[in-house]
Amino acid sequence: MLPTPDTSHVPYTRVYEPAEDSFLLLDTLSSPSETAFLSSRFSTTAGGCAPLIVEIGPGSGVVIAFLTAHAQTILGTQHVLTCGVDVNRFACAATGRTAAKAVAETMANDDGSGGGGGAGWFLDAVQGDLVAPLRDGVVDVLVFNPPYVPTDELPVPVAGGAERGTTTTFEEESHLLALSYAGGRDGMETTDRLLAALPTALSARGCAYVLLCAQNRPEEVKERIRATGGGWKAETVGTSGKQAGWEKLQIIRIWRATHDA
Ligand SMILES: C[S@@+](CC[C@H](N)C(=O)[O-])C[C@H]1O[C@@H](n2cnc3c(N)ncnc32)[C@H](O)[C@@H]1O
Repeated sequence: MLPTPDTSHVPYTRVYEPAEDSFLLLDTLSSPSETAFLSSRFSTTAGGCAPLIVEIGPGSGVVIAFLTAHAQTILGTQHVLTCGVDVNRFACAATGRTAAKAVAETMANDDGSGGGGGAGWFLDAVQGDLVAPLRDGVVDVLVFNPPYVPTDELPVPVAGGAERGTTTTFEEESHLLALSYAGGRDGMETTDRLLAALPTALSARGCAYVLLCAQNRPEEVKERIRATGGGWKAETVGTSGKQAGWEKLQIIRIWRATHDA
């Protein structure tokens, strides 16, 4: 089992603490089926330039740090660039530190071949909304553990003002944490915006991993993606919390069939 990145420095009063959903992503992305899928698209033998991996909403950074530190094992190449985009500026700062620590740990375990132990290159985490800070068509692997809990209202990120400083009040911290879980109608308001942006954000060989909970109606979500045409596929590739025949959480992989071998 690959080591989980250390997040002991993360201020959990302001940033989402890794939980069952985060660990489901780590297990799924490092599973034999997904390492085989990713390596077939992105390993050095698969050709092409270094893949760009983007996590939307990295929170503590545990997932993107894991992907960066174990790039060789998961993607079949360490020539990988990674970054994150989060609405929460404290999450961006935490992610940078988590990634640096995880990469340093991998490099410390290098076998002396000078390959850095198989770690990729973490670029940065920037404050922003979904894929807005990115150029079109550049993302090779997109990962999103969204705010997925159904809620009456969707918290609105405050631009500037109170969300710019380094100190926070209790109300601001509650607001930052609400941004990490509150998903609005069916828990899908933010996820639906991301799904709509995927065809523009992903590269031709790009794929996305998105976490859904049972209340998000994952079967309908997958059908909707397949029905858009253009060769889009959507399959469940990881599950957890099996209760009475239905999965509480699942990871769906979304990709274009046109690039399948
Ligand atoms: C459920 S947490 C997941 C955190 C981390 N990826 C994990 O798995 O532990 C959701 C994250 O998405 C961020 N987020 C919410 N809405 C967003 C948006 N519109 N754009 C970017 N990030 C967003 C939150 O700030 C939070 O860090």
